[in-house]
Amino acid sequence: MRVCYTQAKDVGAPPFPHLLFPEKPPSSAAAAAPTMSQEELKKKAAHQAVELVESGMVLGLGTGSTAAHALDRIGELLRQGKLRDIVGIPTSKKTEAHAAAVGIPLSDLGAHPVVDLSIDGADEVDPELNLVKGRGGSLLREKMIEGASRRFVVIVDETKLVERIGGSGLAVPVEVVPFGWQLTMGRLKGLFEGYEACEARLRRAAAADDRPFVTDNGNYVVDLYFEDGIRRDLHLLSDQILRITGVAEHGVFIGMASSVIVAGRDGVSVMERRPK
Ligand SMILES: O=C[C@H](O)[C@H](O)[C@H](O)COP(=O)(O)O
Repeated sequence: MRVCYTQAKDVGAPPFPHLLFPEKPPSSAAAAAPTMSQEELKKKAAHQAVELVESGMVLGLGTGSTAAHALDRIGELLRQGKLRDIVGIPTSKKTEAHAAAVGIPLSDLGAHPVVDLSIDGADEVDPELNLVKGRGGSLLREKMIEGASRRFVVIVDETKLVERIGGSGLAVPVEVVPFGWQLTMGRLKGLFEGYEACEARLRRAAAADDRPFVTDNGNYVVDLYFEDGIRRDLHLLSDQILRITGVAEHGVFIGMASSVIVAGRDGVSVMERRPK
C-alpha cells in the first residue's frame, strides 16, 4: 500500500515537513502566525473533515476530544439548515449523548449496515495510515462502524504522527473479556517475548481508582506499552492477538483510514490512501 501526501486547500505549510514534504520549507507567513493550542489544532482538523459531510449521509460519529469538535460542527450546520437528513451512528455511549445534545439524529448498524462517511480521531498514525485507537476505550465499536464505512477520515493534530505503530511509548489497547483477564493478559505478553520489549497493564478506572476500567461493552482493557514500537508485520500480529481466546478486539487499525487530516502549527495537510 502506498500513501501520498496532499496539502489541504486552506492553509500554509504542512506539519512535520521532513516527513510529508521534504523539499518544502515552512512559509514565512505561517512562521509569523500566532501559535495555535493543541485544542485549536484538533478543531481545525475536525472542521475540515466536516466539509466532506453532505445532506442525506449516514455518518459514523467518532469518540474523543478531536471527534467532539466534529460533532459540535455537524450540530451547528444542522441547526443552520446547511445540512439535512443526516443520520449518525455513535461509536460510544459518550458520543451518543453528545450527538443527541447537539441535535444529530441517531441510528445503529442494524438499521444502517453501510455507513457513508466516518470521522474520528486517533492516538497514533504511521506513514502508511495505520492507526492506534482506543485510548478512550471505544476501539471495538469504532472498528465495527469505521470498518462498515465507505470512507473513513481520521482527524489528528501533528503530535499523533509516529514513525512506527506503538512508537509513541503510550498504550496500544486490547479489549478483553473480564473472565480470566489475568490469563489473557499473560498470553498477550507472551506474544512479544523475544521480540519487541513490551509491558502489559490492566487499565484502571482512574489514577486514584484501582477498579478496572470498563468499556461500553462491559469488557476490560489491557494496555500494551512498547519501548520502541512494533517491528513485526501488523497483519500477522493482529491475527496472533485475535486468536487469543478472551480477546474481543485490539486498537491497531490496519489499512482502514481513507485519509488523515493533520493539523499542525504550520498548517493543515491531508495524507491520502492512493487507490491500488
Ligand atoms: O477510544 C478512543 C478513540 O479511539 C479516540 O478516537 C482516540 O483515543 C483519540 O482521542 P483524542 O481525539 O481525544 O486524542
